[in-house]
Amino acid sequence: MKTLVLDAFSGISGDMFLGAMFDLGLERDEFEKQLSKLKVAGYRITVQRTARSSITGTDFDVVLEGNAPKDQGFSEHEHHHHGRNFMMIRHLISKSDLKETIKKRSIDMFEQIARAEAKVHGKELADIHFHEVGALDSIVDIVGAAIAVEMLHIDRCVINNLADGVGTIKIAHGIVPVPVPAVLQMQLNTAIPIQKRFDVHTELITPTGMALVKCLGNEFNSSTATGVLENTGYGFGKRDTGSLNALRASLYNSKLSQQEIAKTDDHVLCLETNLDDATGQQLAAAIKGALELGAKDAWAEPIIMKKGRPAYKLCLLTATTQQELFASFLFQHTSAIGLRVHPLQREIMERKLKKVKTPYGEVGVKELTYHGVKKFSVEYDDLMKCSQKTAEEPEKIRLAALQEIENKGE
Ligand SMILES: O=C([S-])c1cc(C(=O)S)c[n+]([C@@H]2O[C@H](COP(=O)(O)O)[C@@H](O)[C@H]2O)c1
Ligand code: NI
Repeated sequence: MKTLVLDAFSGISGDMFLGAMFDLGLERDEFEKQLSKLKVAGYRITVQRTARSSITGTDFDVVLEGNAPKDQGFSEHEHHHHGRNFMMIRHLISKSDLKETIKKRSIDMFEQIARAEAKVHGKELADIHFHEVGALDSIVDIVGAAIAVEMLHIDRCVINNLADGVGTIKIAHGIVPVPVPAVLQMQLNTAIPIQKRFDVHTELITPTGMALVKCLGNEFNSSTATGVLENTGYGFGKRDTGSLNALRASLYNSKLSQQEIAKTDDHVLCLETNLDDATGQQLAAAIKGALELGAKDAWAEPIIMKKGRPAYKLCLLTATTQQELFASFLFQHTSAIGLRVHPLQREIMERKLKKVKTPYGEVGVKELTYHGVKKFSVEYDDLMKCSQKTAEEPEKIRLAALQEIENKGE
């Protein structure tokens, strides 16, 4: 499972988010190919690696053809009815060839902004229009963000230190307070924490940035992201804030962490709950879901409960920092209304991963060591793949891999 952690100490905008995603390694050609599925013209994107305050990061921008001004955003005024309203944009996205998950996420974000603008300006949703140019910029930022989340395989997003400036700024409406009205409107009825940066007298969170926060953020000010930190990146903002104006993004992979283990004593939690009304299908789905979320192990044990009911005890092994994450998971995905938490100490073998070439193909091998004990375990899935390709018995391929390791004297 991949968790994106956003350090939003200098706020967030559409450009900052996409800059950070490109800095994390988002592949530009594929991104543009996906974006072209919308079939809208009149823009190009720029993606530039650059340095600010001696920190390298990425500047992302949408350049509109014909030098049209970009700062117009939504309009509530009648004379802007030549622009696109939310329904038109929803239609544009729905009829495209983009993946359903990208379409849904993009439309959710547009709806957040449109509803907030409608409320702020006291208008109906249908009367909130984008100027032609503002629409293009927002479409690229918002649909682009949804494409980036999909392309980077992000499953979960933690947002830390979300901050906005103070004071007032001048926008198309005139002088407005920071957070700008649409941002504050989107915060309404949520527990999303926004810190005030009293040292910054301008806007740090734009309406597009806040829509991203609402639609992507699963947790706030949380240290539950675990796993291998695969990459970090910085997306720069356009405003001069007097300090580093960047959104930092970090990508954690919890699957990888279970493969390589470099110590033999380990503290974990066991979360368990007794279920007398779960079907085999529901239990299997809960076990699969917990493993995908990054549980170290998950299983079910048959038990006899009170009133002589045959039932199952569902058990999850998790990192000690993940009690709340997996408790929420169990309450959401099973009928459990309570669970037990046991701190456990484990003895585990150190694991190192290797790739070994055999006459039947390459297989992954775990080298396992523990205080002078050493053994090897060949990845079963790799054995099956090689077996299918060569019609050789998996056991013969396993022995060939072990022989190869012995030949190399490892
Ligand atoms: O154009 C409109 S209606 C508009 C409304 C608001 C409100 O908060 S209401 C804010 N803005 C400003 O436009 C720029 C662009 O924002 P994006 O989210 O499109 O990047 C930004 O400065 C907003 O504060 C415009
Ligand atoms: Ni507005």
